[in-house]
Amino acid sequence: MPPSNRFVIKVPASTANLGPGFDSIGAALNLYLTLEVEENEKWEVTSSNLELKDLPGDEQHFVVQVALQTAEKYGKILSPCKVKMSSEIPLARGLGSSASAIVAGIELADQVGNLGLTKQEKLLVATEMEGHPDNVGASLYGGLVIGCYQKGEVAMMSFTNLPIEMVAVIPHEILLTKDSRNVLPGQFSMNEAIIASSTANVLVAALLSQNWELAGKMMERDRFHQPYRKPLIPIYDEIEAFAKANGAFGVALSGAGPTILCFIEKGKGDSLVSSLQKTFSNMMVKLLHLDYDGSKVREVEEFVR
Ligand SMILES: Nc1ncnc2c1ncn2[C@@H]1O[C@H](COP(=O)(O)OP(=O)(O)OP(=O)(O)O)[C@@H](O)[C@H]1O
Ligand SMILES: N[C@@H](CCO)C(=O)O
Repeated sequence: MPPSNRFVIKVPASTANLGPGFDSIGAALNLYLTLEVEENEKWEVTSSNLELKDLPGDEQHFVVQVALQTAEKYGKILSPCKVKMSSEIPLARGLGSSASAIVAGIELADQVGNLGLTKQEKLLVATEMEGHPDNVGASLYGGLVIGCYQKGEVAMMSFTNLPIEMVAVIPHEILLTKDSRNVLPGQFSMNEAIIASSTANVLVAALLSQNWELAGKMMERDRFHQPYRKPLIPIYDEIEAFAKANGAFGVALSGAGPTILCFIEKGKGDSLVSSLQKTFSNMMVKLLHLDYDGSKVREVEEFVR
């Protein structure tokens, strides 16, 4: 345990892919998973969130399992804690809930086990667990991230100060990532791979040079996953057309879906939220901003009663 034996871990949500940047591009969002942690005689996880309430309340909890595995990797055994968890990130909706849980578990292990991990080390552990760096990279570093996981290494860059807002259209139904990955092809021809990766390259160039119109066009032209996943989200095309007619420069499936993320220039999101909410009243519609801080750990004197 650190000098103060009570601390708070705060991890942002994320969106992944942004169209063609499959398993590579991510962005941190201002919805948070928060853990209040203190020493305890056994592992105990509680939550007042409806979605998190049914998860295990002991060391079988996913976040604790991640923490224990991380500590074990570095030859440490963690002393047990009481964890009070709250989350603004809806589960299994494409907003990186599992990645935020992985990052929270790694931060928990680092703090309780005094592992002294660097961000890059945390990124590698998180990527090995998640399989790709897009969501975990965004949750750890904040901002827009572009990463590549190859030969046991993660190469990633994070960018800040993008003057954009996002409007998330979140269906009530869950879609597990593993089910949404099952509909993807196992292989691409050389020609398809060239088209798909060149589309992603132009997306990156457009985002970084703030050419929003071109970025939106590339999002729509993704060949890696959206064409295969759209049948799972039949309302996708309707929402895309509506959002574009109401100011969005681009629309993409958020992560593995089913959330649809509409990208819009800074300051214009509020009016898109109200028009989307009026027309698609059976969905949750939320204005989101980029988080530029990534995961944070704060030591505190008093918070758990
Ligand atoms: N805070 C949490 N605590 C424990 N388990 C969690 C937590 N958040 C997510 N999970 C686990 O992750 C599962 C959802 O992961 P999944 O990868 O399917 O969706 P997602 O991460 O929300 O979406 P995406 O990966 O497309 O952004 C949940 O059903 C739950 O088992
Ligand atoms: N890149 C991942 C994000 C969800 O884990 C996917 O689209 O399946």
